[in-house]
Amino acid sequence: MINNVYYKNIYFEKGKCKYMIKLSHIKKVYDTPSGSLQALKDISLTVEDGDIYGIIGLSGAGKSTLVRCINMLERPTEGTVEIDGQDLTKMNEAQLRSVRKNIGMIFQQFNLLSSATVYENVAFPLKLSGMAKKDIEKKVMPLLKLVGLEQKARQYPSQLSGGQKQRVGIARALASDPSILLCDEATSALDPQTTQSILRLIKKINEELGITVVIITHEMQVIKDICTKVAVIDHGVIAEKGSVIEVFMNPQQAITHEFISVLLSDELPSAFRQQTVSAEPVEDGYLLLRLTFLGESADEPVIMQLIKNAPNVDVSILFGDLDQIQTVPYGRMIIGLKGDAQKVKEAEKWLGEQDVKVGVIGYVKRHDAAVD
Ligand SMILES: Nc1ncnc2c1ncn2[C@@H]1O[C@H](COP(=O)(O)OP(=O)(O)OP(=O)(O)O)[C@@H](O)[C@H]1O
Repeated sequence: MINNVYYKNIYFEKGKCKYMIKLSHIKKVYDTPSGSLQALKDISLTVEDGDIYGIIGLSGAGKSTLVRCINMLERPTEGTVEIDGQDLTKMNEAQLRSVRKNIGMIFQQFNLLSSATVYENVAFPLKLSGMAKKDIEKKVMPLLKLVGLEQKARQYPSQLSGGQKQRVGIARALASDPSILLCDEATSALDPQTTQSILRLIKKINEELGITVVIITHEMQVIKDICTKVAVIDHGVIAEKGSVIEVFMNPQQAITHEFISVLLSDELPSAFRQQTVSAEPVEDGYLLLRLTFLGESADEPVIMQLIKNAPNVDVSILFGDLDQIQTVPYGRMIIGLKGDAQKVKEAEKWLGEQDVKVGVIGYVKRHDAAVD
């Protein structure tokens, strides 16, 4: 396999460290003409070996500053950055240059040399490090093969599509055998289909080469598609972090809800929209519940069982959708329960005992004049 020959890890022996990247109490203050600006305020997070760690936030939240602190392109004002147990904040520039070989980075705008061919772009960091020409060739061609560009070696960036340019960026980032790949909005300039193909490539690199990946993005779709863990950053602080599945199933903060809701088109039928929602039963109204199923429970016939268990309650499915978080099935549904208030309560209780997450929207009266 290609990584046995060309991806020998020079800095890190697996199994020796419990973590790959550990940021502790990072603060970053920029001096600006209008005064000092605190871009990061006490950020702590740990990225473990093999993670694909997503950092999501709105524009200006501090994502780029944070990712640039990981490889010390930005020096934090306070706090420590440990990679494989080494504290980068204590290093001088020469030491940092050496450690940075262990950290590849790709960018939104690809940052390729326009006057160099694809081959020369990937060879560039190797040339700089003084590698012999024949060794460079041995390294560059397998990398181009890995990213699917071996036929484009002699072309220039201007002759490539956006996705192909990012593939060159990835091959170049991998040239120094990194253990870590930092991706700063790497798919933001790409269309959705190309984004998918680049994300698949990043996942392959993570899985086959064992490279730990940190992805900075403002798109929850990217997090959902490939990340194992996520941190939501807001105004320079981490609002929420955890496994992607946990955060999707149980978002705690309003900003996380907002990011997730962009992906979820779980709108109520028009008959229920703009109706007053009450916490207490309303006469002739429905109790609306939001159900979330994960993993195997997504396949289970919970609704059929509910109908059997609560024969006197009308069950209406108002919205349903089956998706995946990476390979885990993830189902969402909005249902309306109508009937005797006590029976409806019992049906809700029964659902709460099943392998499904139940969120109560409230009691709503159907607006019969509406057309669905
Ligand atoms: N070199 C700098 N000098 C001064 N202020 C900066 C500098 N870099 C970033 N900032 C400020 O720090 C804050 C965080 O910026 P940063 O680029 O890290 O955010 P971001 O989440 O990556 O945003 P975007 O998605 O728009 O790139 C912003 O208010 C920005 O204006």
